[in-house]
Amino acid sequence: MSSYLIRGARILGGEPTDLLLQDGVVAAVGTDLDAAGAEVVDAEGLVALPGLVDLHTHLREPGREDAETVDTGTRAAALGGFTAVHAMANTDPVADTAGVVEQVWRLGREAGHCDVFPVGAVTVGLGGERLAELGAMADSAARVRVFSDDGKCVSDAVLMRRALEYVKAFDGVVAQHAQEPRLTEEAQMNEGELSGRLGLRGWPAVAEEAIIARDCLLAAHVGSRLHVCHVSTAGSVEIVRWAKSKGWNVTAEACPHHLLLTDDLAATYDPIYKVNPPLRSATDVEALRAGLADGTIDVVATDHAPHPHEDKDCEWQAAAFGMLGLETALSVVQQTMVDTGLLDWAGVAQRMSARPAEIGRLSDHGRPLAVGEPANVVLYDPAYSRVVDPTETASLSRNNPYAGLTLPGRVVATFLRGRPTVLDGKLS
Ligand SMILES: NC(=O)N[C@@H](CC(=O)O)C(=O)O
Ligand SMILES: [Zn+2]
Ligand SMILES: [Zn+2]
Repeated sequence: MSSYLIRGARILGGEPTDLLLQDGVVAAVGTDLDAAGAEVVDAEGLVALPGLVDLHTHLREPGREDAETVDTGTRAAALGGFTAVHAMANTDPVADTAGVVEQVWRLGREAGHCDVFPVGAVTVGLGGERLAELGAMADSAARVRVFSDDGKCVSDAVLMRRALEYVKAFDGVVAQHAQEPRLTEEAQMNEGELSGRLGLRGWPAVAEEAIIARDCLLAAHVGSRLHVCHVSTAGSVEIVRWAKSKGWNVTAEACPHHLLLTDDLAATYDPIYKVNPPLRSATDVEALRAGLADGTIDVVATDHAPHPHEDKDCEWQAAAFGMLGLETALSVVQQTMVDTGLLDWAGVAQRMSARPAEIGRLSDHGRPLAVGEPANVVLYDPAYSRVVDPTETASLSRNNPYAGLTLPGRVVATFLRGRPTVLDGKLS
């Protein structure tokens, strides 16, 4: 196995430093390291971060291999600087058994671009009626620790309570898609003055906030871990802040699109902007950024949700919810959080690598770039600037909401256990 000497990288945005990656680990960190047969990677001006970890990715396999496969989705992940992704359970068949999660986990290993950690469904078939075999998924080769019916809300309070109680046995976490179903029947976009004007059924903030508040109370009541998926409103940030102030074991994520885009884009009636939860107001965006900066929101998760063109190139009401996110996440975070002065690169590493790895209970990811640690590294050029071209992607889908926008930064290289999955901005 070849070794790599990364020359002059700014670890977490600090002073230029060399990193020697050998035998899957960081073998040395310092200045003027001896290359001694290693391949040299010139990283002048590049920021080095620990490999990114996504808590929320849709890989679509099994069942919707026309939208994405484990192979193509993890290629996109590597290009985005990720070394680990959690694959959501809303596949067909649903990942609600040890057999399916092991299949997804094995496909990830075979593809080799990025580690894949399957999320297990909370209920059988995402049906919201019976608990799935959580223990068997936890004990399987896939070692599932994150459970979610994402795409659907576990709206039954008794089932949610039981799931929270059950996962305690193996230190698992329930990741909730917080959407009160009765308040969001046929909902199409953020509820507000604009939804009325556009004639699109509104998705009110309270439908998200009411479930988050209930689940925080349930998690506290049974002493378990709750993770809140794709927080999208200012009120949700307030509720999570309150739960944390009580010392409850609640974590939360925000998605890049909710940090940048607003609901007025729905006025185009272009379904590229249709997502669940919906794009919200500028006030919500500001509250999410502030919550991410002060740690109320623990992590950025992509909610990468590929859809083939026939599910997106149709009228708004008929279109699928969801947007791509893996290849643009770091750039959107740079634009919204770093270039605005809200976070430094150490803060980004915390929210896109260390914290998500902790929440997923991954031991070999999200580690600092220090001697002896696994050599999972991303090299990123923050000075780069590009116009987003939706055809330039490893994903099988093209539902990129940033198409045509200028975004900063570029992933130059990604290393997974010392092996480059991306070099010179290309898959290797
Ligand atoms: N976010 C979305 O709009 N869609 C997701 C489901 C989900 O994350 O709820 C999908 O699977 O397409
Ligand atoms: Zn969801
Ligand atoms: Zn999702």
